[in-house]
Amino acid sequence: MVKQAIQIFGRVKPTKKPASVYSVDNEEQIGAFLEFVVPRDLADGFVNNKRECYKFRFQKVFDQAVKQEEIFENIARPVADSILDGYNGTIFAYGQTGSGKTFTITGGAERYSDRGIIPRTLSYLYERISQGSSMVYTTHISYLEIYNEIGYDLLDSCHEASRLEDLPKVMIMEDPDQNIHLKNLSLQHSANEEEALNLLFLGDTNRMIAETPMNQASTRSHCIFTVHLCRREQGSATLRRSKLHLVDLAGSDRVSKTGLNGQLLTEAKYINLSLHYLEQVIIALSEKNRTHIPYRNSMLTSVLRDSLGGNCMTTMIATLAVEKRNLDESISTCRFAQRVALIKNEAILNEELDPTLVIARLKREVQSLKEELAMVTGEQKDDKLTVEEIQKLEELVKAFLDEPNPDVTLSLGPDMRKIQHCFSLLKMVIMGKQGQRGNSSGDKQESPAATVSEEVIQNSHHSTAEVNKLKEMLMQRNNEISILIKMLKNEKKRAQDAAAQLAYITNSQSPASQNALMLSTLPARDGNTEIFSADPGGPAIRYMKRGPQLSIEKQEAFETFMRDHEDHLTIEDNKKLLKQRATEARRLGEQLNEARERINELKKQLVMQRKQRAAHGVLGNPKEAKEEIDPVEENLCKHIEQEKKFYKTTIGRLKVLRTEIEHLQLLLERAKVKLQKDFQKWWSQEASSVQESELKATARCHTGLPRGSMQSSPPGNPGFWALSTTKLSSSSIPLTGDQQADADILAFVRARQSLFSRIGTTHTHTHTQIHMCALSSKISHNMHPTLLSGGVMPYYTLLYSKAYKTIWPQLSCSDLCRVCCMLFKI
Ligand SMILES: Nc1ncnc2c1ncn2[C@@H]1O[C@H](COP(=O)(O)OP(=O)(O)OP(=O)(O)O)[C@@H](O)[C@H]1O
Repeated sequence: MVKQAIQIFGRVKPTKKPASVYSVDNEEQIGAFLEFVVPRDLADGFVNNKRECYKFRFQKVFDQAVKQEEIFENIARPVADSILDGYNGTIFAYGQTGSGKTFTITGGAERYSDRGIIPRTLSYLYERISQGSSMVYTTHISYLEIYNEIGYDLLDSCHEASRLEDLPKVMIMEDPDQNIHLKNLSLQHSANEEEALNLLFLGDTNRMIAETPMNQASTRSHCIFTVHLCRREQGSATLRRSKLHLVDLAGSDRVSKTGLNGQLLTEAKYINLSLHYLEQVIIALSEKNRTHIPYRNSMLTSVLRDSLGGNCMTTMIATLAVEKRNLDESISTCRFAQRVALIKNEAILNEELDPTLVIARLKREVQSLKEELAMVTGEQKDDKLTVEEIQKLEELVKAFLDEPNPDVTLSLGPDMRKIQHCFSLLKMVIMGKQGQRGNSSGDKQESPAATVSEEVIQNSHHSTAEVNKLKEMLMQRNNEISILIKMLKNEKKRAQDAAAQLAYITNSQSPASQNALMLSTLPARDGNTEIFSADPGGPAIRYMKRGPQLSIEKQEAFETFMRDHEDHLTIEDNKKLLKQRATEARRLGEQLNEARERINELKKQLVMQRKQRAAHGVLGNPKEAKEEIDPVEENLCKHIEQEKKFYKTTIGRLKVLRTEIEHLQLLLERAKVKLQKDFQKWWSQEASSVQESELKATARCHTGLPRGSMQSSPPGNPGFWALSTTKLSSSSIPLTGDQQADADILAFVRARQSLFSRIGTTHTHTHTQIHMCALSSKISHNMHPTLLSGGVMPYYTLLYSKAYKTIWPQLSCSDLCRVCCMLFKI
């Protein structure tokens, strides 16, 4: 049992401006001190006794510049080590909204180097698991989200979650021993790092998709990612089970500070309530002589029961934002951490017997008891002994007689047939001995064991010693050859695997998949339907592959939207990095192939050499041939070893590259989902605003407003008129000189022309004619409703406003709107 207080660490989030209100003093022996200096506010009055200095002690405080790698090494690696040994562990992040909890636990969504504790711990655990040769590990993953006191299973891939409520609800059950069980929370088996990461991304994607502007669940929910590990030593019946909870708590902001109302206030109350209950549990645990700990008050404390004061090694990370406006919250986070540090946990090794092995042992026992009973009651077996059983009995008798110790017994079990057979064997030995004595009374007296040995040998082998020797040698050579063939087969399989990996990586670089992978043609999420063409094969990706393609207009609009999105640069950077890594992987794959061929060639030579030596051995002096060291063979072995070493290092590097490539692909996938969500939001807003102005325009037309009111010329822009006339040619279009803007303008003009032709107008009409004709056809016959509902309008409006914003930056939004209305309310 390991008795240990909960470890507390502090992490300061980087600030834009240098912050002078705090200082960090990390000391090796006594821990670290974090000090806040809050100057007195003169507005609080002349007499002001408010404290100015607040000092808190942590195990270690990580200042702004500390990287994710260091956080993992200091906080998560020791916990991961104890998980592998069989202890439970928990790491939880606590702090106000935006202080870096998710960044610390899961990591940033943009760069590979920003990976947080979860992906790094998974990587470390699987690396260690693959190294432990005598241990067999099984890993399962679960991912739970608690929102407004209700638990949701984030790893559900069966339902399409467009709302959090679509995910399966998780219920808490308690058994008579007060153990907590989570009903409906799926435990997904993950055999390797790749599968575990896919599960993490599936959970995060479910979390993101279920989120709406009114339900920013990610900041207002608690998330618990759990790795369940089961370890068994080969051949042993004892199992060790351990759990690692990695917890991202909701923001700890006080309700009064948030100034919320309505639905958000309800949520804030729930968060405050569950964090309040967490605090109560912690206070109760830190007080001596408290018998009742109020775990059952909330779902969070029930789930984390073991982590708080129970059988677990627990670590807390207090995330701190040190801007002046956040100081109160940061100080209260530190106070919370100080109380947490008083809790003592008692972690024990969670050992149990493997039920399958126990059953097998009990079955054997039952069988032997049955046999014993049969002997006692006289119900004996009457079928004959098999050849194998007879052979085994002969060996037992021989060993019994050879043993010089007189106390040794012959253990045969309760089977009378076996006992009788052994007696007859012994009788034969004694009779044989007497006969020999009668034949040669002058001979030396032999031991009974020697007689049996002789008899056994004489009865079973009549061939000459030389034939035996040759047979033995032949068998030895056969064995050698079959071992070599096995080795060759293994190598071939490994090489095929490497080639398959390489082909996968190479394929993901093919133009088609690159397009899909690198988001170059990816309009996808359209209400409930999506299309994705990248196929890394993980559940997160499979989950998203469904639904038909979007309209061309919407696709084009998506591309334009994507170009200006805030994440565009990051996506481009990741694409570039992915390309570099894929090129490197390809190069390594080629090197691997070459190395494999060299190894195969060397092995062929080695086999030949050995065959030759074996043949020499048979013909010449076999003993000499065996003992003498062949320099050619030695040299070949040395070369093979060198090549194998190179092969192993290259494979190692390729494995690391593969992990990085998969992570980058998943980051791009996630960016893609986010882009689609943002685009969908913008698209619906745009469509409804266009519809609204359309209705207004129709109303104006019906009430007989003069057309001139819609055709007022934009301030001082003759170019506008060139565009709004129907005789359009690229020479009559004012271009900006900027390649992108000009392409947009021309695309817009082409689209507009096609729009005209779709509503049955020719380019020779005057503007008013087109206007009247289209307007009347749309209003009176309702001929082209798709122009509005199909989303053509928002796309053109977007192109138009983007293009003309470039030319006339001074043009206000309302001017642009009027221009758009005029052009499209035709
Ligand atoms: N140590 C850090 N280094 C760089 N960026 C950081 C760091 N910590 C946080 N950030 C950035 O700050 C922003 C907010 O962080 P994050 O989402 O992790 O906060 P949070 O505490 O989880 O908030 P919430 O309670 O809303 O979930 C993110 O954009 C994140 O990338």
